[in-house]
Amino acid sequence: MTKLSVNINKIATLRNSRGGNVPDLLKVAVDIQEFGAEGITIHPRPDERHIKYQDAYDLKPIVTTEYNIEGNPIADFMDLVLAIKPTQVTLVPDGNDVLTSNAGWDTITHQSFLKEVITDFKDNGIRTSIFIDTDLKLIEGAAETGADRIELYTEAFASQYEKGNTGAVKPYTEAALLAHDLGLGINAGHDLNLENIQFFKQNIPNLAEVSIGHALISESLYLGLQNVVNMYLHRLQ
Ligand SMILES: CC(=O)[C@@H](O)[C@H](O)COP(=O)(O)O
Ligand SMILES: NCC(=O)COP(=O)(O)O
Repeated sequence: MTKLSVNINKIATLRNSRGGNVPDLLKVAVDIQEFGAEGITIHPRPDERHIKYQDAYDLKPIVTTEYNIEGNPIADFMDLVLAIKPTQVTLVPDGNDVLTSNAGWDTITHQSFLKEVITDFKDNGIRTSIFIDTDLKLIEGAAETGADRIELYTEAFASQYEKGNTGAVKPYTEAALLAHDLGLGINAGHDLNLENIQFFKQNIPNLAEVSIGHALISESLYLGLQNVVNMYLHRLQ
């Protein structure tokens, strides 16, 4: 079964644009879970452009499904996650100035750092996931770090699929097969949407979770949030 974790960053983007509390991030998170989503994902960035660090604390008591916090493990992020103890932390090698996440980890160059950080989170009962590309050497490196899971960075698949190149899923299938053989759980995310999700799911064995935000929130503007969540759940069956 593949769980749907809805990334609510863009709800916070809309809320912040007027400085008040509309839309109410916490209410949206409650509703998304009531609509059937199996998780809530946030990505508090150092500039707090959308999710603020306080949001991460405020969400903890109301996320009754799986709570996934994504980010670069800088000191402030480490402190935040260790204080909140979400279900899962997803490590993303983002620079402070990126428009959005644009790369996976080099799990070979940064192996000792990742091992240290992952040990810290695991010692605190937090499931760990590493945002990663499909390079098989990097998948092997991820297994060496002691991470529980990988999150396949799906931007390359999504952009090629949109151009009709269905073969772009092949590296992801191969990466998932290797990851499973190495004992890694398999998550995926970034630019997944209603058009590509079913094909992706059908080609990724043992896909445990997808985290989807930008497209899902945008699609909801036309189709309604409850309807879109259920469309994703249906396509993930
Ligand atoms: C790691 C990942 O793919 C998501 O967290 C994505 O980066 C969302 O971040 P933004 O909503 O800031 O684009
Ligand atoms: N980890 C991916 C995520 O949380 C959402 O990415 P996107 O759907 O906003 O591109």
